[in-house]
Amino acid sequence: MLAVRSLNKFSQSSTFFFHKLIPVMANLEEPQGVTKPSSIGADTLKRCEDIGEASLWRKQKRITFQGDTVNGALASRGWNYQSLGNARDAWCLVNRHYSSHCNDKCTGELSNKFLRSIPEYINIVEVGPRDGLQNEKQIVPTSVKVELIKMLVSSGLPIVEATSFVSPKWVPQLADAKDVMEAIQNVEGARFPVLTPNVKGFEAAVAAGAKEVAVFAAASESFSKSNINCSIEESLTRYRDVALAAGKLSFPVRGYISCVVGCPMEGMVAPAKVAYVARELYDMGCSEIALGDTIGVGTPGTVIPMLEAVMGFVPVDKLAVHFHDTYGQALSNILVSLQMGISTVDSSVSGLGGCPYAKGASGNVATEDVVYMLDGLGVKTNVNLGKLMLAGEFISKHLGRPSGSKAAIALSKVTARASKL
Ligand SMILES: CC(C)(COP(=O)([O-])OP(=O)([O-])OC[C@H]1O[C@@H](n2cnc3c(N)ncnc32)[C@H](O)[C@@H]1OP(=O)([O-])[O-])[C@@H](O)C(=O)NCCC(=O)NCCSC(=O)C[C@@](C)(O)CC(=O)[O-]
Repeated sequence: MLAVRSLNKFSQSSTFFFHKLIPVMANLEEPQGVTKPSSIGADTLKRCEDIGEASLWRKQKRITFQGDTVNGALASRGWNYQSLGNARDAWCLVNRHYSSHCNDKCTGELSNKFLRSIPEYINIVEVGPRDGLQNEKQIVPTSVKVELIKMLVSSGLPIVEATSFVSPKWVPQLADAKDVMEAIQNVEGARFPVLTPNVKGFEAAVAAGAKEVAVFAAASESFSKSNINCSIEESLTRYRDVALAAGKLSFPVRGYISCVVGCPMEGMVAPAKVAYVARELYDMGCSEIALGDTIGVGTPGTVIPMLEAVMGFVPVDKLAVHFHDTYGQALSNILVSLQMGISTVDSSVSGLGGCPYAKGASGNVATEDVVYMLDGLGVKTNVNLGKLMLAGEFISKHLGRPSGSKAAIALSKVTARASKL
């Protein structure tokens, strides 16, 4: 979700807007000052092939869910969570013919060809408490946010973006940033980055106990003005100051780029514009660049060229992808990103979030769906799907609506039935 001033053009004509995008692609202008890398595609693809050469299937070992106190809570819901740490088993209990996992028959050359470049371990960055809750009409109480963060951490998520130190006039939903950070000071087992749009925000974040921050630029000029009230160049100047201040404390800075494939006002965004902003953020010292399809319009057809362009300037292991799922493309976009060697994926428990300025826009891809897919691919995440679903159920109940995760909905039905068998 984004705080966007006076921008509802997109919501008024979203269908028209996207139909218009396709022919525009061929005439995109690149921003000045970007040096186009030579043979970008070939280099990139070579680099990608070098990653994870070894067979994914030989290396993976399933992490089986161990019984613990969570089982009581799970059982009280009629869920058979003996199995939910492992999505395959849950599914197999009811349907004996299919599995989310690959079976022996698909470990041959063909699957290796398509899957061998997928990293063995994927770092999931949970953005629900920040990107999700910043978009909620009702302001979620601090205690609920804190409980949600604790549950997410206990599911094994290594990074939980906790909140934002932005203007409370812009984002009143996160006005309690200081209280949230203070309440999670003693929570161990995960990192808690926060968004900081300027040095003022950075200083407030540090005072509240943050140890890593994120700055957020855009690849679209109009969007930058709408979201943070300044041009792309002005934002980069602000972020250099933040990066400098963070560098003095040796704090990592993540650099987001919004609108990496489409902007609600400008339409299609040229890959070279994204590459330019990515290079600037990387050069100023950002340790990771997160590429955001803010309004969820990307498909592999637009995501692949964008990633190729960015990979010409930023090493693939410094990139993360951040997909919203408005058009139901997020998982396919994640899959192609993984195939290109990306090993950090943002997602939001229960698919929290959304953009009020893009009609029908939904939230980030649901973390449960990402974990289910990665489990199916045999990729490690260290996330326990059962515990994650509890966190999703907790926040969905609080918000008074069903989970936005298809996997969570399906698995809760399947395991409830299975437990009665
Ligand atoms: C950037 C600003 C601050 C500029 O806001 P501005 O109005 O241009 O700035 P200003 O410097 O004139 O300050 C205005 C007021 O805000 C205060 N202020 C100034 N800075 C801060 C701060 N850090 N914390 C608290 N207060 C602050 C400042 O002190 C002043 O207070 P006043 O004198 O009026 O009482 C504002 O536009 C803002 O806060 N925007 C937030 C936008 C936002 O949070 N958007 C959502 C996150 S981005 C996102 O979701 C995309 C992402 C990351 O998920 C990726 C994707 O999906 O694409």
